[in-house]
Amino acid sequence: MASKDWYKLNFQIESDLEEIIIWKLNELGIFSFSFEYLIKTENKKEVNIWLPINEWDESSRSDFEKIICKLLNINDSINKFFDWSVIKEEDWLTSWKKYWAPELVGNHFLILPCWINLNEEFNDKQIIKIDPGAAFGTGSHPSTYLCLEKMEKILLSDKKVLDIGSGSGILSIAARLLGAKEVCAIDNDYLAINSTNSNFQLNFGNLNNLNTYLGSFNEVILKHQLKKIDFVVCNILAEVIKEMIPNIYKCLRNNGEVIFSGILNSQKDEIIKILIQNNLKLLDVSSRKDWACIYAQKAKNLT
Ligand SMILES: C[S@@+](CC[C@H](N)C(=O)[O-])C[C@H]1O[C@@H](n2cnc3c(N)ncnc32)[C@H](O)[C@@H]1O
Repeated sequence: MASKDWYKLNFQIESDLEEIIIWKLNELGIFSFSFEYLIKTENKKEVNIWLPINEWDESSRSDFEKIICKLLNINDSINKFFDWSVIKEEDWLTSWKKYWAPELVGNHFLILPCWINLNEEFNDKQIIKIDPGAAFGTGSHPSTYLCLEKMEKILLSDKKVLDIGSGSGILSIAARLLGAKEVCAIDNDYLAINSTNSNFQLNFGNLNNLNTYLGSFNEVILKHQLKKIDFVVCNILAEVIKEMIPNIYKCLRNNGEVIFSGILNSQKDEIIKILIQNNLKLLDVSSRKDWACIYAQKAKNLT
């Protein structure tokens, strides 16, 4: 049987480089990581990244080190910079879990790691319980935060919602908490689809009103003829979003709305241009740290 043990990679960065590291990890499909302030040197942070041993042989680890060095502009002393250790499967969750804490998002949501009990002071919040597992979506990333912050201001009750790139299922859960009558969640990673289903079950005790689809959005939409969607949320990287816009337009009903996130501030103008070319009207743009979230609408009477 394949080993389920983990490598833990540790290195230090200047605090303002956190965003660029998150962006790169996100791009590489790596979601188990944490950042810790170093008390002694306040402008530095410690990065921890957990990688499954059976997927990371020596050459891929060396390639990964090179990518990080290039990103951080490090030329020498590579051996001193990276600290690799091995974490046994049974210690992995505890080693990772200690970095997770409940997190307030927007005015209404509290993201609660599933092993923590709810404190009474948060009884008035909409609780999203998450078991982070192996999928992206714990609420701490600015792109997810921006989606949740925007969603709580939109009327979702009785709406049909499509969550493209559902990851942990965090946005699908939020949609149902906000009253959506049907949630369709698509992800091209089977671990993410498992995670969407299990986190949905964790929150509601059932999978009612949720339909999950494993596959790439552009293929799923053709195969399953998903149409007349009231609201789409799509938190994926800009390069992937660009290819999805024409099909997102097709599956929205007239006046249907869409949130795009996972876009760096520097990429937003290009995305807005493509939206307009595809008859989607810009409603507003919000931003957090280096990330932008675009809210748009399929204009009335367009086919
Ligand atoms: C940034 S994560 C977002 C997770 C979660 N929705 C959130 O907001 O935190 C992006 C997700 O999109 C999925 N993904 C990437 N490309 C995709 C595609 N072409 N079709 C469907 N899912 C895709 C990835 O597997 C990943 O789970």
